[in-house]
Amino acid sequence: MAPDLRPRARLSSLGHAWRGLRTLLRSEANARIHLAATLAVLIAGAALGLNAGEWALLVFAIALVWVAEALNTAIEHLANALHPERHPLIGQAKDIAAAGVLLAAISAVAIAALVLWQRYA
Ligand SMILES: Nc1ncnc2c1ncn2[C@@H]1O[C@H](COP(=O)(O)OP(=O)(O)OP(=O)(O)O)[C@@H](O)[C@H]1O
Repeated sequence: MAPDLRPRARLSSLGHAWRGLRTLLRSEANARIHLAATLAVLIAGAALGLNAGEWALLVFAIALVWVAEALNTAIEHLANALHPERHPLIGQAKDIAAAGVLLAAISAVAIAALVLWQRYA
């Protein structure tokens, strides 16, 4: 089937993404922690007067965590809907998805610490 390129279809697709973001923030405690960390880093960056390259690094680090959390939550919801009973492979899939969030968060903390500290010091 040909992709629907009409502006109304593209706008409705954006609406789905926005609804997903709201669901993520409403239902996931981790997403609220990411939101608090994101705001703290943005405020610190603004206070320290970062340059464009430094902002690009921070935006990349922040996006990495949000993307990992969104995919982790999507995998959890899919697994719960498709296979509500316990299964070792579902457990492993969820653990691996959670590991993705952890790796993204560790990288983001390292990037934020390096960028903010070298500007502050
Ligand atoms: N259906 C299942 N079968 C086997 N193990 C499961 C199953 N569901 C959850 N688990 C185990 O419990 C852990 C937590 O799963 P849950 O779906 O409660 O995610 P969560 O508490 O929202 O985790 P996260 O903090 O990573 O988002 C999983 O990482 C997995 O080890």
